[in-house]
Amino acid sequence: MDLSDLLFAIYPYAKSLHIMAVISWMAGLFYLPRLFVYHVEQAENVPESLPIFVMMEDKLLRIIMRPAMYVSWAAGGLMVLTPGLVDWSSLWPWSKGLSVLAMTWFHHWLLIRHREFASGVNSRTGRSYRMMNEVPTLLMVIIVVSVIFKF
Ligand code: HEM
Repeated sequence: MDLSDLLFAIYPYAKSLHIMAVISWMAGLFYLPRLFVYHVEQAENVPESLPIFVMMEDKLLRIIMRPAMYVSWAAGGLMVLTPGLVDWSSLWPWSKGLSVLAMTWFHHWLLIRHREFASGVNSRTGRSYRMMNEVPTLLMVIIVVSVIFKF
C-alpha cells in the first residue's frame, strides 16, 4: 500500500473528523465576538464581572477553538494531499482557501482582542464587535458554497 492508497483509505475518516472540528471551531468563532459584546457592555455597570469574562474567553479559545482549528487544518490538509480530490483548475479550491485563510486571520484577531482585555485594555465598542460577528458568517457561506457546488 503506497501513500496515495493510504490517503484514499482514510478519506472518510479525515472528512468526518474535518466536519466535526469545523463545527466546533465555528461555534467558538460565532460565540466569542458575542461574549466580547457583553464584556464591553458590562464593563461600566458591573466591573467585578470582567475577570469572569476574561476567564470564559480564555477557556473558549484554549480548550475549544485552538484545538478545533488545528484539527480542521490537519484533516483538511490530509484531504488536500489526497490525489485527485482537489481540481486546482476550478474556482472552488481558491475561494475556499482564501476564505479559510481569512477565517484563520479572524481567529487571531479575536485572540489579540482577548489578550488586550486580559491586560486591561478595552478600547472598542460593543457595536464594533457586533459588526465583526458578520465576518465568520460571510466566510462560512463562501466556504460551504465552494465545497458543495464545486464551481
Ligand atoms: C482549515 C482549513 C481547511 C482546509 C485545508 C479544508 C480543506 C477541505 C478539503 C480538501 C475538503 C474535501 C473536499 C472534497 O471532499 O472534495 C473539505 C471538505 C469540507 N470542508 Fe473544509 N477545509 C478547511 C476548513 C473548513 C471550514 C472552516 C469549513 C466550514 C466553515 C469547512 C467545511 C467543509 C465541508 C462542509 C466539507 C465537506 C464537503 C463535501 O461534502 O465534500 N472546511 N475541506
